[in-house]
Amino acid sequence: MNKPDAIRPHAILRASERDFIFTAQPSRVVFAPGSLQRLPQEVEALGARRALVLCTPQQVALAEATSALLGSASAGVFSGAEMHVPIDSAWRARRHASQVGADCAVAIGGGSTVGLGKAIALESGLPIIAVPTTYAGSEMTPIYGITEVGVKKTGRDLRVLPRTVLYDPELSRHLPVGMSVVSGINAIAHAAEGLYAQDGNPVMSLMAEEGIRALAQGLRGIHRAPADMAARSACLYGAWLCGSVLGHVGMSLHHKLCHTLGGSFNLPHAETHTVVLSHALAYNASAAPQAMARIAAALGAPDAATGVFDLARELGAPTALRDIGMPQDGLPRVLELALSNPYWNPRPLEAEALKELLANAWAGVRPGH
Ligand SMILES: NC(=O)c1ccc[n+]([C@@H]2O[C@H](COP(=O)([O-])OP(=O)(O)OC[C@H]3O[C@@H](n4cnc5c(N)ncnc54)[C@H](O)[C@@H]3O)[C@@H](O)[C@H]2O)c1
Ligand SMILES: O=C(O)CCC(=O)CC(=O)O
Repeated sequence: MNKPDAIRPHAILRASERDFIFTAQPSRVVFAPGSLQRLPQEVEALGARRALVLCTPQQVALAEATSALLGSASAGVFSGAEMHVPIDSAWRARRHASQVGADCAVAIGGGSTVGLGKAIALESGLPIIAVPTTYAGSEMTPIYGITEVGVKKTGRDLRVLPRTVLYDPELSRHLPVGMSVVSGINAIAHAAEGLYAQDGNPVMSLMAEEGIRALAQGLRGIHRAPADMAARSACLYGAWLCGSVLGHVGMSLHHKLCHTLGGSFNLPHAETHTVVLSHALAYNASAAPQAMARIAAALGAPDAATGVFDLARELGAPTALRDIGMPQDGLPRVLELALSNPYWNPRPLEAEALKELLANAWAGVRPGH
């Protein structure tokens, strides 16, 4: 995942913070309340004639309304999006898209729906328009994840990068506070790891810091008043920034642990990120002190790891893997998988220290205690 490849030839060891190679990725972003109404023009602008609308079973009403908005340019609704994109859901969606003659996919929903669109695009090259309704940030990345026989595989491919993203803050107005908080912390994790990425650069670091700041403030605002549209807008803005960071630079230990926990134990994605992030930051703190200082400053906290833990606790989010369905006897398997095919990490992976990290995350221990 973190090896140099055709898309990311810029994974270099940097002699100084200021040395970098940056390849910007092409995507069009429309950010405004009510921007969903622009969808027919955006489909047309891609030269598409039959757009298949993707969603989860929980968001069929929104997808049907979106399909109606498209009128004769709609190829109907496919409502089979699932978390972690199980391979058979990808097969079903690919078959359906081909049967209805879709030449474009509109993914309206959270990261799972965008992920299903990516699984279709990976095989067919179908262009995706993403309309995010959570703060996960997947819409800005060329990263896909597909889960097969209990293992989540991730990869980067420009074919899966959504061509157009419509950020409409109105669509997250009713996203429950709990889901808002954990998906926002999932996005914060992208930025946090971007700040110590091997192939990071000064522009991505600015975006990462601003993204964390916008999300920390926005999430506190939503927690106080769930219909505060300024706070919703700040979170979506943060999601855009943090998703862009993830899309352009590499991931490390934190994302690897979350992909292992999600793919092999079917843990809820955003909640898993929320629990693990403070522990991954504590693990990496000594190896990336400048990144930690920037994360802490953006959170308005004295320390990055405890700052994330305290933010989650303040906002009522889970802080222990045992509370989100992780069996204690599965921890050795997580360790084995995380060590077997690791992502690059600023601190070398040490089995004993990682075992302790997982034990602390499972029990919900505040880092440093
Ligand atoms: N590839 C990437 O770059 C990337 C980045 C982040 C996340 N992801 C993927 O995204 C998935 C998690 O995404 P997520 O956290 O957005 O959750 P999700 O997409 O699984 O959504 C969770 C639930 O919330 C519902 N929902 C979404 N928006 C809603 C709204 N506004 N109001 C009410 N309900 C709403 C969904 O229908 C679903 O039932 C994971 O599968 C993860 O792997 C991928
Ligand atoms: O499941 C995927 O699509 C990969 C997820 C990813 O790389 C970012 C994340 O863990 O939030």
